Amino acid sequence: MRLNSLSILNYKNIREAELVFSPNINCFIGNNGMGKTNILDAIYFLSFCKSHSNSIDSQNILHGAEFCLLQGKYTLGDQTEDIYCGMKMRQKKQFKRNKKEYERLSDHIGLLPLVLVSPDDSELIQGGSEERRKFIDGVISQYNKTYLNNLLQYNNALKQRNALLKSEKPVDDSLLDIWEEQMAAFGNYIYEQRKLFIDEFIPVFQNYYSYISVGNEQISLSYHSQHHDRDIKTKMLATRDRDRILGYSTQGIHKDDLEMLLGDYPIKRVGSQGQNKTYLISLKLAQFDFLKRTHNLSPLLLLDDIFDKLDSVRVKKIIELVSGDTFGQIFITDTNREHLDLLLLQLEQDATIFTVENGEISC
Ligand SMILES: Nc1ncnc2c1ncn2[C@@H]1O[C@H](COP(=O)(O)OP(=O)(O)OP(=O)(O)O)[C@@H](O)[C@H]1O
Repeated sequence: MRLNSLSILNYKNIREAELVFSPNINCFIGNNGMGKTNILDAIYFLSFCKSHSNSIDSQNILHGAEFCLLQGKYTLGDQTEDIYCGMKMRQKKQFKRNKKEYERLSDHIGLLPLVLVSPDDSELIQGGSEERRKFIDGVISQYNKTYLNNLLQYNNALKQRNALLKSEKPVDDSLLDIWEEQMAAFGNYIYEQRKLFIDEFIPVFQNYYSYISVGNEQISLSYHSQHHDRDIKTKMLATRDRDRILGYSTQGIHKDDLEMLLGDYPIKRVGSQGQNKTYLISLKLAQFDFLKRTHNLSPLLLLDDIFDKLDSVRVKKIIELVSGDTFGQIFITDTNREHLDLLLLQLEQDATIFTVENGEISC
């Protein structure tokens, strides 16, 4: 898969850009706050129908402008795909594939697989369990549409059950039964898919970590779910009275978590900054491998400021990895040329270098 060109109008601090990309490596160099991440975010937007860093669409329009446009021209196998996104202040965003507007944005998710490695990823380790569920859901949803639909239906059932639990009027048990049935049915599917995914994901993730860290550290992942021991319907029934007092649902796949370990301890507590960073990069590269296998094509790989906090051995290992032929088209940002020059030295293919200054991009 390849992004051949990208047009940007009024997206964040980028007023106007017409970018033509190398099918191999594309580097964006510039000082802090110049707009490098914003370019990656525009590419991310075209895959996921939303910004990675700001979920409020209107805030992604250039300050003072009334609208923004993004347009990407892709090659997918032997097909070309023209993806358009338009956003106007106070209006619903419009997404089109080959000039035809999507009825539901969820129909677009998964068409253009993409993996972003970003400094914000640290929330995956440091943040609450929701971040880790989002990671798992994000990967599975990119290759399994049924999963995404089940997740949406599960979340709707959960919302309805929570509304009943919070209700000040007496609630008939039969109403709770209805939503619990749905939570159990959709939740079971989600649980099974998460389990399958994590079992396959762990060895790939461990391989990357051990390659980058030169094999000195033991790491692992462990899936925690209330579904492991008893069926969830029985659990929800057993905790109904407590849930009524609390006003929310304490059982279900919305409580799942992925424990991240370094040795026998949570990496969150014991990992150094470099170890955390290596862990995150390995998670994302494993995600890349997974998507590549399930889609039978190479997702776009976006690497935002990945070398910060890593020692020279790890930097060298990552450069070896990305300059090989495991990954397809890569977009990489950095504030200086030092790492990128090292990367370019190793590369056998051609690369395009863009300089970014106050939202202006030159090649
Ligand atoms: N809607 C918007 N309109 C105008 N400018 C915006 C908007 N949203 C964000 N910005 C600006 O974009 C800039 C940040 O750009 P970006 O995050 O791409 O920087 P960067 O080059 O990646 O920097 P760093 O090296 O520090 O990561 C900030 O100056 C921010 O104020």
